Amino acid sequence: MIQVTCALIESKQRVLCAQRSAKMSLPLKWEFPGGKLEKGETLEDCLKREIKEELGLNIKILERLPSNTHKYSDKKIIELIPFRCSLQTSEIDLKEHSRIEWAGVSQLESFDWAEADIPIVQHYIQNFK
Ligand SMILES: Nc1nc2c([nH]c(=O)n2[C@@H]2O[C@H](COP(=O)(O)OP(=O)(O)OP(=O)(O)O)[C@@H](O)[C@H]2O)c(=O)[nH]1
Repeated sequence: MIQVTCALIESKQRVLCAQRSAKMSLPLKWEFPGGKLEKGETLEDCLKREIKEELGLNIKILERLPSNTHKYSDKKIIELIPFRCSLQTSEIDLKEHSRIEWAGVSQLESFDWAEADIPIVQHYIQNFK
């Protein structure tokens, strides 16, 4: 099982959503930015590193949310571990994703999410209205 951290970065009642590029796996699906845990790393260090690498942002981690384990059809099993976060810097530099959107809670369901993200989106909508 692959552990993957992801960030629900909040600012002004909106959440940052990122679209995977056409060249990535799960092309053009929407996700929360983050990535795979490396050996010897804490989940928090992993998330901060990935957000810096992918978006050029520094974040503050606020709270861990329930994780979701998902098996993709290629048999890859991931444990997606979400954290609510806030911004420490605000200048975004997209290094991997094709685009980002700052979505209000009511907009979140309209994105074409990566399958593993759907329960996380549902939980967020139910708890942070
Ligand atoms: N960062 C992130 N990854 C997600 C999310 N949902 C989801 O299924 N994933 C999957 O979790 C893995 C994260 O890997 P990564 O971001 O570090 O690296 P990657 O895209 O190169 O992975 P890959 O080698 O599987 O293509 C990918 O397989 C990705 O498809 C999400 O919300 N955020």
